[in-house]
Amino acid sequence: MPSYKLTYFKHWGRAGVLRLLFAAGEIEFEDVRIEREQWPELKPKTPMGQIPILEVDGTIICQTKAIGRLIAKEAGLAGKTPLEAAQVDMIVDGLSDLQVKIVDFFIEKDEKKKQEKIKEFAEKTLPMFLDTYEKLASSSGHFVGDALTWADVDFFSLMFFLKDHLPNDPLKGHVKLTKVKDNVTSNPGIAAWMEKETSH
Ligand SMILES: N[C@@H](CCC(=O)N[C@@H](CS)C(=O)NCC(=O)O)C(=O)O
Repeated sequence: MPSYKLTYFKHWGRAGVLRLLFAAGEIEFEDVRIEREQWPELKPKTPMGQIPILEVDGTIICQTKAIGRLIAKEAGLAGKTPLEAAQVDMIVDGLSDLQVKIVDFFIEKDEKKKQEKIKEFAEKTLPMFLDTYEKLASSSGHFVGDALTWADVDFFSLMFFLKDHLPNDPLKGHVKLTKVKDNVTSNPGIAAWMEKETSH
């Protein structure tokens, strides 16, 4: 197994899913969480001037989805066939579309505009998205096949991140999506990781 060093800020953000994927695969990694003040010095040393980055035996890669796909393959969570892998990518890429909208309200500096954007997101954008994803999930609570994949983990990670920024639990009333969440959080590696992450 290669040696892995993941670098990101201290919060959940984009790296939350990557840490979960390592945990699900019970793959050892160095979990480097930097302070904001350390970023200007690190930025020029990264491939695209952004984090997360993953160092794999000395080679640095960036882009969250590329990193996620690599860990998912190592963890056996990338889909069992090329078609399943494409179905996983479909879910994961759809989540990227939602992330763009989250970033839009997240980085808004004007407080009034920020609240308006959050309201629009919580009342319109997210419910429409969740209705679509509810249809895509199976009744066993998986997006692809009948086993856990990183599509499920990526979905859970984004919902976990969102719950701190929205007035209500986003998954309320979505039976299949709640099952996806339960399947993710009952994975032994993830359960142990979440316990550690949320205990402080
Ligand atoms: N498409 C990239 C976006 C990465 C990104 O925007 N990272 C932010 C942190 S969440 C960053 O590096 N910001 C600092 C900067 O751009 O200087 C990915 O998915 O990894």
